[in-house]
Amino acid sequence: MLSVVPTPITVRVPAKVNLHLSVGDARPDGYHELVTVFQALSLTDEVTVQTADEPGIEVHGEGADSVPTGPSNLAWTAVRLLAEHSGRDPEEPGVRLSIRKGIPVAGGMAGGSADAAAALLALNTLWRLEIGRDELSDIAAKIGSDVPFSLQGGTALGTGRGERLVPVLARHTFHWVIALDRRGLETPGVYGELDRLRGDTGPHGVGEVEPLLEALASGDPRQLALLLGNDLQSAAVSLRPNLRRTLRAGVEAGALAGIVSGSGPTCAFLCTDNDAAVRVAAELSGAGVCRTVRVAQGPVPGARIVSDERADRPTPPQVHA
Ligand SMILES: C[C@@](CO)(OP(=O)(O)O)[C@H](O)COP(=O)(O)OP(=O)(O)OC[C@H]1O[C@@H](n2ccc(N)nc2=O)[C@H](O)[C@@H]1O
Ligand SMILES: Nc1ncnc2c1ncn2[C@@H]1O[C@H](COP(=O)(O)OP(=O)(O)O)[C@@H](O)[C@H]1O
Repeated sequence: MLSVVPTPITVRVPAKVNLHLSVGDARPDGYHELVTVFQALSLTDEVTVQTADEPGIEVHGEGADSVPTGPSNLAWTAVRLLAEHSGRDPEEPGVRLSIRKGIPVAGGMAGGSADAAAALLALNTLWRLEIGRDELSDIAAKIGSDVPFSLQGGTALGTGRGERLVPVLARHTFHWVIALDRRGLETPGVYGELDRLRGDTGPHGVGEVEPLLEALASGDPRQLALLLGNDLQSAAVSLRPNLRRTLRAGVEAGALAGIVSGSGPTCAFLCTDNDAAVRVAAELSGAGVCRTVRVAQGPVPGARIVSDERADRPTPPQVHA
């Protein structure tokens, strides 16, 4: 009898920026209680899954050298969890993954989480599991706090450790310039630095989220710019003091506001429109304060199946500093 090998499945998945990140106390499980607003941006990774006798992962694109290809790759955690969930042998899942990175590695833009979300969605299709979005999101949360948002995309309010999501209305498209630093920062270290900086004084930070939600609904980037806030920014800047210069340079170049993305070190600058973003990107890259600059828009959809063809993929706009 002839056995049919399923067609490879490719999923495109976005980066995120936290427009608001309010960090509460550390919980007994080591995680911090968050109130955050995520926005998915048009910097994307692509993950292709295919049936194979030899399991494994290959990683291509910028920063690929610093991404693990073994079991510590978050996309592989997704493979193992979904195999277990569907009664397969997690040690012999019979799949190969190919990851094409467009999201900066260890940049505070949830690149690893994005690949895990993409792997979940792709395998759900490859293995014909027909698991619904809600159940897939529960599995995603077991991999990491940011993984459910990578599945969902758009703009969303996150609570708990960031995994409990409610979609948020964001009118119009916002235009961003993304400044990548020369080296990444590890998330646990940045949370640890925030705890250290806070000492005994406890949480006090970016405040209430409601005004930002109103600005998103109004679609006015000037209003939104005034309300961007990230409690992890002081910790990221403390670990990487050069970020202060990057943040200043973006605003001097004409951005409405700049913010460290999540745990950093990537900085995200909100601009009035696309033309302004292109001008800010060019000026910022000339200022020599970062490794690379990109232009991005948000919100964009979460993980979605594109096709099995990789040809003719547009490259994201890039300006090298
Ligand atoms: C800071 C944020 C903001 O969105 O993103 P990144 O900047 O990493 O992209 C997230 O909270 C990162 O989420 P994620 O990267 O999925 O973290 P996880 O794998 O769940 O946790 C990694 C580690 O980060 C710390 N952590 C994470 C989430 C949270 N609410 N409190 C924490 O203290 C813990 O030390 C934990 O062990
Ligand atoms: N698929 C993946 N892509 C990128 N990094 C990954 C991946 N899987 C595991 N990692 C590890 O996770 C760390 C954090 O990477 P990433 O998710 O890109 O950043 P962040 O947590 O700052 O958003 C990296 O240092 C890398 O070693």
